[in-house]
Amino acid sequence: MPVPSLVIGIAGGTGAGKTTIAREITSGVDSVTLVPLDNYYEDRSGLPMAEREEINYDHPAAFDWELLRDHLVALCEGRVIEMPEYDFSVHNRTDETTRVEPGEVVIVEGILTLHDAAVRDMLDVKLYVETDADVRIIRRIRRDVVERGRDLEGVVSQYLSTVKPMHEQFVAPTKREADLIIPEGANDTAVGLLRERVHGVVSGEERPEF
Ligand SMILES: Nc1ncnc2c1ncn2[C@@H]1O[C@H](COP(=O)(O)OP(=O)(O)O)[C@@H](O)[C@H]1O
Ligand SMILES: Nc1ccn([C@@H]2O[C@H](COP(=O)(O)O)[C@@H](O)[C@H]2O)c(=O)n1
Repeated sequence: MPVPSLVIGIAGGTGAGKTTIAREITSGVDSVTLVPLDNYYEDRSGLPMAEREEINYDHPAAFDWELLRDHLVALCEGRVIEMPEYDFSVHNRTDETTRVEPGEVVIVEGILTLHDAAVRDMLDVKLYVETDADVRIIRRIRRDVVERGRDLEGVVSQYLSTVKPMHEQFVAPTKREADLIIPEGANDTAVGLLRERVHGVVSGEERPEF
């Protein structure tokens, strides 16, 4: 099993375009391992649905950092992991895990990717995607209603009560941990430069430090 040549972290607010950037900057790379932070929400099987609905999912305490750290160490050492799966419609992990092998490039992406110091230390490059809040909430409403089984009222009330304040308190401050801040999400110039760089490292022509 190969040891990854490059480990990238992508942080930024909900709907900023993190997943899109992860996909675009690695397009054409043979083996990419995506580690979505969303899969590392704590296991809430012990709680009834009504209590799971009340959890603040934008606070760092909502995540299983220990498992994420262990899995990143394993991938960086060239070992396989059993990644949890997350079901947003029930606010919980599923009973399934996915066997994930380390790729040439590993990408960790999620709102709080740059929050944890031990996780940051495992990243060769740290990106923060900066997109205006109005654009992000519009994207979020669309996505949560269409893909995550939510209704408009619920999305708006969650946004105002937890998503926005937690963004300001915990997500936005991690910008200062980033090596690069990408404005307006997947803009062509940033994606083009990053993509070139990723291909350079994977081909062995460039070092992993950006
Ligand atoms: N640069 C962009 N221009 C237009 N739409 C975008 C752009 N980046 C992302 N999107 C769309 O916005 C939504 C959220 O993007 P996504 O990458 O999933 O965000 P995140 O992972 O940060 O939550 C998706 O529907 C995606 O297609
Ligand atoms: N049960 C859950 C778990 C998480 N969320 C929201 O997901 C957002 C993070 O995912 P992105 O793809 O948007 O980065 C986060 O803002 C949580 O509020 C949720 O709604 N329900």
